[in-house]
Amino acid sequence: MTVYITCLLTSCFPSLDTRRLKEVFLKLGIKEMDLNDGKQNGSQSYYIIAKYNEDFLIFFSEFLMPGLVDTHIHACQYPNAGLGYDRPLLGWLEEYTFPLEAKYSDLKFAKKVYDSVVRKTLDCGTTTACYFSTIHTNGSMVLVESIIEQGQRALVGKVNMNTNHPDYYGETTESSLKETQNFIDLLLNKKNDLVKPVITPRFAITCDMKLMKELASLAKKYDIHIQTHISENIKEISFVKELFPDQESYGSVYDSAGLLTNKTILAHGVHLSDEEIKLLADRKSAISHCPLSNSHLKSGICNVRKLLQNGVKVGLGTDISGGCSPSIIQVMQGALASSVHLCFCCDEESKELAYEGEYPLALDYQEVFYLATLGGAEALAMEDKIGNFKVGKDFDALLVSMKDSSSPVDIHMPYETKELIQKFMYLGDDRNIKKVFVSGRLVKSL
Ligand SMILES: O=c1[nH]c(=O)c2nc[nH]c2[nH]1
Repeated sequence: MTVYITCLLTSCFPSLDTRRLKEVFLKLGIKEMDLNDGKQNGSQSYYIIAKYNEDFLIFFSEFLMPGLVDTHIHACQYPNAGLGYDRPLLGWLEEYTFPLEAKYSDLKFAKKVYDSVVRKTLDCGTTTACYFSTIHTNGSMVLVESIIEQGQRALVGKVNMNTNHPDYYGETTESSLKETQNFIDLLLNKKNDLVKPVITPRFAITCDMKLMKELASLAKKYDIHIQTHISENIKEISFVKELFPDQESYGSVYDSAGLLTNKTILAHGVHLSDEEIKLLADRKSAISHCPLSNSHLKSGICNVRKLLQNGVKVGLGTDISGGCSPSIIQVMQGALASSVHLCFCCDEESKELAYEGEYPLALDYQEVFYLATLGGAEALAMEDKIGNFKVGKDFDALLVSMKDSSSPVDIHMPYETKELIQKFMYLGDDRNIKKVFVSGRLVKSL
């Protein structure tokens, strides 16, 4: 596969001049290149267009890679990250999550949390995030402002919930629809290319069919994304069956409402049936795989291999605060580990194969790298803009470095490109991310 790379390299390496860059590229075997003096807005940056057969440019123990994509994160739950893992999903929502989310009518509190979650995710290399906020329109706009100020690419959803909610935190159908329309108008009026609204029915337990259908119509009217949760936990699935006895499955509840589109992201999908997997593939809807959350809330292990083999789009999600970490690097490590664990606890055939030393359900580091970048972009239907360095896409990129003593990865000898990537994926953390670019703008520099 040939990949084209376009980058503003001199802002990463100010000491390198064009001649020196050409030498470096030739040493790397990159022959076809076009170094033009891209003096954009008077700046001294150079555009490098090079042909290379991988998704990376490597400079000794540093490399540039596409930005990380977090396909599922509850920005408002960040204060609870690392807390409350003594209850499974439904109890956890009641005891820890809803009381926290109710606080976001306080805009000062909202600003404090939202500024910090956007800063933290950018520091961890998340150039694109698909956020849930809360039911509050003004609070959701505070999140939008933080994202715009700090320069992240994002989808932002005001949460909808009109049934089975606590008295202190919920909406009527009318207010839910009115406020969602209001939120869409406010956000679209910002005319910001990087931040867009996403329709956000929380899940089938807290939204009735009428609300879900109306929300699907709004998504259609504005041609915008939809996000929700599906089949995360066994008790959740039973409750959905009780609430919608005429529907064949959890998936068909959303399908009947018109919520399954090629711009729909469904978090978890841990316990999907074969029919539901086929339905999602047919609708081109995506699953956000959140392995850390699935462990902490004891939900189960998602069979990502099965989803991919059946043509379902998959990206990775931190799922703060079901997941404890705001870092997609840590989620990559979780995805690698949980796919291996699945080999030993899935069906009899997988177990037998695992005991023989074969692990077809295990994801390798290249597959997980894909899920965190281009896979995430596909899950968000943004693959024409982000996910790799193909010419014509926006320059969302990370400069990963293993040079300094602060790096959790020590480099003792020359490693091949693939080895450096593996080192970063298995051992790395946000200290390895020296620079973050979103659409060519430098948004983190260490
Ligand atoms: O992990 C989750 N986090 C949530 O906030 C939530 N709401 C419904 N289902 C959910 N799952």
